[in-house]
Amino acid sequence: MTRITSVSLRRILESRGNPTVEADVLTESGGFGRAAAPSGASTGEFEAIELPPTEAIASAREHAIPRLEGLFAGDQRSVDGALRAADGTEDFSAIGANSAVAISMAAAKAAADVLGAPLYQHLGGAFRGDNFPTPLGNVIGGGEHAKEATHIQEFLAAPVGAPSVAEAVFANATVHGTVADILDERGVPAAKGDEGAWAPPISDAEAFEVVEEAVERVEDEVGFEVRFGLDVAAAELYDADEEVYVYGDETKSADEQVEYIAELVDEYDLAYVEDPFDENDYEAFTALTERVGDRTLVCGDDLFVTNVKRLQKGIDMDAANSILIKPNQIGTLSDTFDAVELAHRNEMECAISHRSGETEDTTIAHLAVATDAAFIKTGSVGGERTAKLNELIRIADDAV
Ligand SMILES: C=C(OP(=O)(O)O)C(=O)O
Ligand SMILES: [Mg+2]
Repeated sequence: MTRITSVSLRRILESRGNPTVEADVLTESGGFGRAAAPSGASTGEFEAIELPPTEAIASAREHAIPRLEGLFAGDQRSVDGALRAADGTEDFSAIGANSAVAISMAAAKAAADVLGAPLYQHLGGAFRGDNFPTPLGNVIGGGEHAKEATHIQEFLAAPVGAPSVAEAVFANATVHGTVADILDERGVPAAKGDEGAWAPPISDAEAFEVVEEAVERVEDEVGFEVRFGLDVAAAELYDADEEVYVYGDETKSADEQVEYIAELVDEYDLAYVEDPFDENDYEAFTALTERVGDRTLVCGDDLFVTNVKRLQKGIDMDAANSILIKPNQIGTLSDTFDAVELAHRNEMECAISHRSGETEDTTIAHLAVATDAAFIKTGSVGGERTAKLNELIRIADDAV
């Protein structure tokens, strides 16, 4: 039986050294699931609320856990419905999206454990298919993830021609290493940012040169197509009072930003552009998608925050052709699956994503396979990133 007998919550460390929430779910028959909430730095204005972990844990213990005991762990909709009922708000501001997502994911893992099935199979079903996501690997980063580095938050290797998950994962790590070589050749010192990407003190223009060269070298080495993409995280660059994007001493209006990004797509043959505009500017997303949506993925992260209402508005406006999916932006696996399903029904691609503050939790690797997502964004090196990438390799090994 998969009835939940206990849920325990604790504070553990995430990769930036801050506390986050971990949940353990136990079932009657001994099924066990453990999951931890990640934590963002460049968070979207419309995300579900992450409470300070001590507060989130105390509130979930008081309001949510009594409702969860006795439910079937495998009945994810009931578990997530109980979390929503316990919270009583739209944005999980009562028990915290961090408590909610940790419990939701831990319940799924406990159910998989009872079934003796891997999580991706429990969530995706027996007829899931045999597609695997392409990993987007952060190789140079700045913005909110590293001071004194690029304005654009993430330069992402995209090994779109890789014949297997493992080759794609290794290609991204090789791009990361090659970027280090090129920076070294240029005499540029480089520390690492929050997600393990290099955070060199160079301009965005120089970062484009470096990543382009790295991708070309690696493409020659591996013999399949490797492109790159961006997470501009433009909401962090946007000055709402002046209505401009601020790149150091330079500013760009929304129209100029559309022009700039469209030019970058063509100049660098970008495979992917995430959050090129502020999260309130659906119109600019629509303008860019109309211009370059036939040759690149225009992806909404802070724009959609894994929220079906915001996604539906984007669909109605043709604002993007892909969505970033982060379970902790919305708080439960059920809500996460709803967003993926809505996107897929509307022929949008999904990229399942980590947060900049991560743990060794590997749930998103399973989620990406279970949902048949085209992409997974989870860094390219670093323990909390390789935990997911290595799990993806294991899943691919297991599934064939
Ligand atoms: C992973 C990201 O960063 P954060 O977790 O800081 O929001 C992102 O913006 O896509
Ligand atoms: Mg983003």
